Amino acid sequence: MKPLAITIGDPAGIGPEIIAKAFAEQALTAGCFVAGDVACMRRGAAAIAGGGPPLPIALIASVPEAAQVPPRCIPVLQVGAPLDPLPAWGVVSEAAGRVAAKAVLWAASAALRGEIAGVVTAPLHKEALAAAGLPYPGHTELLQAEAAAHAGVGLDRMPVRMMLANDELRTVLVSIHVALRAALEAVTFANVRETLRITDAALAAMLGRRPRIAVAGLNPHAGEGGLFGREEIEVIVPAMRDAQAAGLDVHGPFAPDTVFMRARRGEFDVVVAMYHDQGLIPVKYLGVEKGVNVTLGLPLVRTSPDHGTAFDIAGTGTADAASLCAAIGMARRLAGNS
Ligand SMILES: NC(=O)c1ccc[n+]([C@@H]2O[C@H](COP(=O)([O-])OP(=O)(O)OC[C@H]3O[C@@H](n4cnc5c(N)ncnc54)[C@H](O)[C@@H]3O)[C@@H](O)[C@H]2O)c1
Ligand SMILES: N[C@H](C(=O)O)[C@H](O)COP(=O)(O)O
Repeated sequence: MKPLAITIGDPAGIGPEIIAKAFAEQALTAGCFVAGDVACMRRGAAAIAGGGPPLPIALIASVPEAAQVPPRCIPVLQVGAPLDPLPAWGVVSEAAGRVAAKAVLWAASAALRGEIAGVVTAPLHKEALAAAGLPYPGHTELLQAEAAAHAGVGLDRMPVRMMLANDELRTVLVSIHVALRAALEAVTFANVRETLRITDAALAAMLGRRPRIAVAGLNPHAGEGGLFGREEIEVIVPAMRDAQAAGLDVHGPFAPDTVFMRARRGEFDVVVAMYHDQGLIPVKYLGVEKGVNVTLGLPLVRTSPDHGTAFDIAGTGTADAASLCAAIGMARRLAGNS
């Protein structure tokens, strides 16, 4: 079994401490290692130790060494030069953004070369990522670009989508990190159709059967027959018809304010949402400790917690590691390593 890499995320955020908490669960993290910065991980482990002895950190020089590290010891691969001084907790900085970015770039490359089973990304801060000069709004776009470059194709040939999922609800987004005005423009026949295709393929692989896909409308009450907008009639329904003609089990478009409730009670396996907050609010509202972010369409396994860097509590040792633990479990299942 190949190891899973957990990228450190923004070292000024809760990433290092939730990773350390996850490593306290030996069965879950067996075969995992951290890609990032040793001193930042030591500080994260100390933050959760409550004054007692922190989990020890083992510096590894290569991926296979992760397997030789004893249980309850955190294997860390130093990516790039050691960070010194360490960034202040809870502050956006270019240095912290660089550490986070380097870890993800390293892990993406290792996964694309087939050296690791997949990548679990601890949260990074998007302003810090930008300050470090990375031209991507988040992990999803960065990983898409790396995968496209590895395959020698343009971004249009490497379409990816964000899924957030917990035990009760799954949602996949038509557009991700764009301004709301741009998100409205992104509701096109091609984008909706491609989202349905990616959702169907990914969920069929996960469930072992064709998923029942519900589609959320864009407008209040899914346009109410054209009274409150015509995107459903002119764009969304034609894309759905095209997908249905290809055999996909697609339903809707439904009123966005009730479709998630219907999916949660079991009517559908997944809801395709027209933009970021339409889809993510229902999942996060059920609890950020439950959700997992999965990038669909990539030629590598990538999962992440559904919360961010939580700068307001970073370094306090109080952050809940459950979403990261769920992301590790999901990555194992997706990689076939469970
Ligand atoms: N996977 C990722 O890399 C990822 C995911 C979401 C947000 N982000 C980024 O994180 C940064 C901060 O985002 P935000 O402030 O909007 O959201 P956030 O999720 O960081 O924080 C929102 C609230 O939830 C709390 N919270 C979050 N995770 C928690 C945990 N594990 N345990 C206890 N409480 C927790 C925080 O303390 C805060 O009060 C932004 O730059 C955002 O883009 C990254
Ligand atoms: N949109 C995600 C969320 O709100 O949870 C988050 O920004 C993470 O995005 P990436 O996985 O692209 O970093």
